[in-house]
Amino acid sequence: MTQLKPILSHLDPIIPSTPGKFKPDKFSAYSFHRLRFHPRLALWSFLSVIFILLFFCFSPPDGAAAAKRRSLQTTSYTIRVHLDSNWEVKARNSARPRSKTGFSVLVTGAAGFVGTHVSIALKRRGDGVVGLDNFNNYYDTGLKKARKALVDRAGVYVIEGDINDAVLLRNLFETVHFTHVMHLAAQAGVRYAMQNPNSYIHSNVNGFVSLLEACKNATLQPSIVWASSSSVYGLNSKVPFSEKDRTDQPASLYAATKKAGEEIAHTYNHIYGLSITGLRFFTVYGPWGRPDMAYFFFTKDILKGKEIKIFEGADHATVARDFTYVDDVVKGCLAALDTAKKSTGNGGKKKGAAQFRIYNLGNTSPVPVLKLVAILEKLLKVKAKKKVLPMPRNGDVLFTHANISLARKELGYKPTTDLETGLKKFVKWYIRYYVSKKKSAWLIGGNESGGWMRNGENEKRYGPRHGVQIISPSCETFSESSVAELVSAMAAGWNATLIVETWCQGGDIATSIGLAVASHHTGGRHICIVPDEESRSDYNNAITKSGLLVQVIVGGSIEAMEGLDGIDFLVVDCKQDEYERILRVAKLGQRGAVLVCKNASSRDGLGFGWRSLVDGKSRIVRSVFLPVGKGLDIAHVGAKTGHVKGDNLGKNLLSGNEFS
Ligand SMILES: O=C(O)[C@H]1O[C@H](OP(=O)(O)OP(=O)(O)OC[C@H]2O[C@@H](n3ccc(=O)[nH]c3=O)[C@H](O)[C@@H]2O)[C@H](O)[C@@H](O)[C@H]1O
Repeated sequence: MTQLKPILSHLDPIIPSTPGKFKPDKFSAYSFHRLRFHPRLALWSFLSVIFILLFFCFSPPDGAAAAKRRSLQTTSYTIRVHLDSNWEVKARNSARPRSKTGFSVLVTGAAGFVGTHVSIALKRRGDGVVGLDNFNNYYDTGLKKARKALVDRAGVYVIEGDINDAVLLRNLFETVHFTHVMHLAAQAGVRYAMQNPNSYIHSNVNGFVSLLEACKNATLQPSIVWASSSSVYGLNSKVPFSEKDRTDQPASLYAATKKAGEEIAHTYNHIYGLSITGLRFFTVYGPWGRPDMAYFFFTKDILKGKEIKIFEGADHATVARDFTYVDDVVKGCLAALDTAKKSTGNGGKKKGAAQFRIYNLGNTSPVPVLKLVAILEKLLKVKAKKKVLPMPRNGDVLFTHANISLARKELGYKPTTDLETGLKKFVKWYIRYYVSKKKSAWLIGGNESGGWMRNGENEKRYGPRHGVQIISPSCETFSESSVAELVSAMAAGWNATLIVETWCQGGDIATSIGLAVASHHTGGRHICIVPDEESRSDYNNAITKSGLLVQVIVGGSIEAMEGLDGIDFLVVDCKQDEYERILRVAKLGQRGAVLVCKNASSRDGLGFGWRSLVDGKSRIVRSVFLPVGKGLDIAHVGAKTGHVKGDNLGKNLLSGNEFS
């Protein structure tokens, strides 16, 4: 295990760079100003300070308290940055190129969408790379960590740190001599700027300046390539957009901060001799993309059967984007690094004029958003529920279209991926990452002869005999499904956020553990409703060994459910005549969730009927698997051969690390 060493560094007092869902701090300049003019507030503040000082004076001087104190003392003006204890060695190793002519590149935003792809591409061709990323929660940090795992595997060391952290940057530049900086860390997204304007200033302006300061102060200044944006063209109506066109009419704060970045870059180039290249990216898309972008959340919502909003201009004008595939953009980034001249300055002193460039990196073929949706429908084989709306005044522009002649001439940039080809690759990745991976990564099941789990192509079996056969390797059909197996598979496919099981009148512990594991792996919650205290302790004993967090509620299934919210997935063990009531209480219909029911008679060894609420037809099945997007509302499921003794399967499931 790597040892973590906390480094306290002096940062902007308010927020980390690209703070994502950051809400403005109460202790802003404005409130501070107010504080000074309110004698009562000032008195309270003074008393609080005295109280805190007294508290520390009389606290026992143990290590934990001391650590706490350190962080308390620094909360307003510093943040903690965790670095591995031997981070310098790791950074130096990671930055070392394979050959003498290779580069040493610092990639900021290395766990971001483009940053991941660029870091891997650089490392693969033999350059040395160190990544920097603050892993903020603007969108799912799980996706950022998964990207980091990819980057790690490519041999790139990624530091968890912030571009606003001047001390960290200084240490980093003193530790490694970077020949180049690929600056991709930014607060992205056009529409989010209306919700959180400060985060754009903080990352795209302050953070950029902080990075340029570190570059300028370096003894051997690196050459800088950084991501500007097509959005700088703003309300420009001359098409295609050329680098010579005006960029003084930004339509969003995001665009304004990117434009500010271009001006700031010019200043650093002019005063300090930094070699700087700005790349105007045009709506970059592809595998490992950003969930806040339309193509990404359209895919998610189409698969979920959720309505998507498609914007149009005045008089039904088409909204279009010059969507650019990530691999093409990566080639442009690498070409910009390859053609960048050296900075001329040294330790903050300019020694001569340095290179300053700006290029469009687009695809040169704008595609209407409606066409994008049509391609997604075709690839996903699902019809989208579309709602066409007038474009809200939220920073969006009607169209973008890149003229790439300059990049073609000077960088040899030549995009080769059309939207359909690129989206095909994206959808393939999306299904693998969000749907199939989970579906096949862990499926658990069992019958009276034992239990099993399946992880990709590997299958582990437990128990003296193995009565379960898997018919399809894609796990779409099973011979003798237990409810645990079935629900686990379903939960994985549905990416459920909450799983509720009612376990009335002595349900099966194996089933419950199956559900708990399923919810754990889907990032969901598992709640077990048990009839009495004895059942609660039986259940707790079995489940605590797994280290899973499970909430156990004692009570009747219907009553217990009244207090629950956000149910994606429900398993009930109840009588048939209770279904409707339970459905009503759980309000499942509104969420398009699935209700799986079993009851005592499902253990009688016969096939069991289930009725689809969609087509109203009854069918007899022994086992079912309900894939994503089939719109099934009720599955009434029974297992042919009964259940494993909870203890056996439970022990097996809990014994190893298979589920980690
Ligand atoms: O080139 C850039 O510099 C920027 O590209 C990207 O911005 P955009 O081109 O606006 O992409 P994106 O949000 O995917 O919307 C795509 C289209 O869908 C339309 N759109 C959007 C949402 C919706 O609900 N409905 C809809 O029709 C919408 O009207 C638009 O026409 C990056 O996010 C940004 O960080 C920056 O890099």
